Amino acid sequence: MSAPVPPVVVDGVTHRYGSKLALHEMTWHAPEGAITCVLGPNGAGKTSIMEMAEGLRRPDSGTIRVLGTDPWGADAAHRRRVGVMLQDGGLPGSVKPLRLLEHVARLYDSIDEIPSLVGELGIDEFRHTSIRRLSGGQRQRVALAAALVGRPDVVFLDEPSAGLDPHARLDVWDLVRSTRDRGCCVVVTTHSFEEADRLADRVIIVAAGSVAKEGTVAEVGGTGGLEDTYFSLTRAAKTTKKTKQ
Ligand SMILES: Nc1ncnc2c1ncn2[C@@H]1O[C@H](COP(=O)(O)OP(=O)(O)OP(=O)(O)O)[C@@H](O)[C@H]1O
Repeated sequence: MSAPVPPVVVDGVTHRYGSKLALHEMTWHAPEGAITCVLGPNGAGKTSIMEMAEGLRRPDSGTIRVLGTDPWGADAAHRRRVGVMLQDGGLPGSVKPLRLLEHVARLYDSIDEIPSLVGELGIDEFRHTSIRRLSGGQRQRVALAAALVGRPDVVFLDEPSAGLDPHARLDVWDLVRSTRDRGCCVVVTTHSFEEADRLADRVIIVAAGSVAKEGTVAEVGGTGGLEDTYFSLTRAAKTTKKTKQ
């Protein structure tokens, strides 16, 4: 029997912004029921590839398949199966968190999920404060809840715990794990080794628009650990890039 096709497959993706080569034949995949953490320095291409997998941007060449579909121009039925948490949240400032989440939940016919999401992420205490008056970390939690409404099959989370206090980070990690445990394919970008270490079933280190190394935390970290591997791979990529320029 052949292995199942992973829900997210990125194959040979190249992309330029003008003369800037942002992604160079990037290839990776993210399996079902697993957390895949994408690590890489600023400008490595993480947001670009996530936006392409979310259908917000089209690669110059190469293919991306999410749940077997090209996300660019995918229909509403596909989009309902994919949850997205953007880096800046993209939330409407004048709306109150509970109102927003109930609105999103009605689109998915899943209003029953809201009490547990609100409880697990500690949104209860600020549910009636307008989003523009929330702290960055509180907004982050609302954005995560919005991404998880509707129990998507795939979720893309861009730095989900950045700026959160230690308690909130644990809550977010618990929720991300329970999302994985119900079979969801979770893709997380992060700059935190601790986050990757604690969450990841698979790690992908990207550097200068390509995959430098991928595998389990143990495979990628080897004997020196994740942090050492990251620094040696990303330093090497920076040196190569400087030499090319
Ligand atoms: N809209 C754009 N126009 C021009 N260049 C862009 C654009 N978006 C990204 N880039 C460039 O493409 C490269 C990859 O950027 P990208 O945002 O994907 O990196 P990243 O790994 O997400 O970085 P960060 O960790 O800072 O979020 C960078 O050199 C960036 O300057």
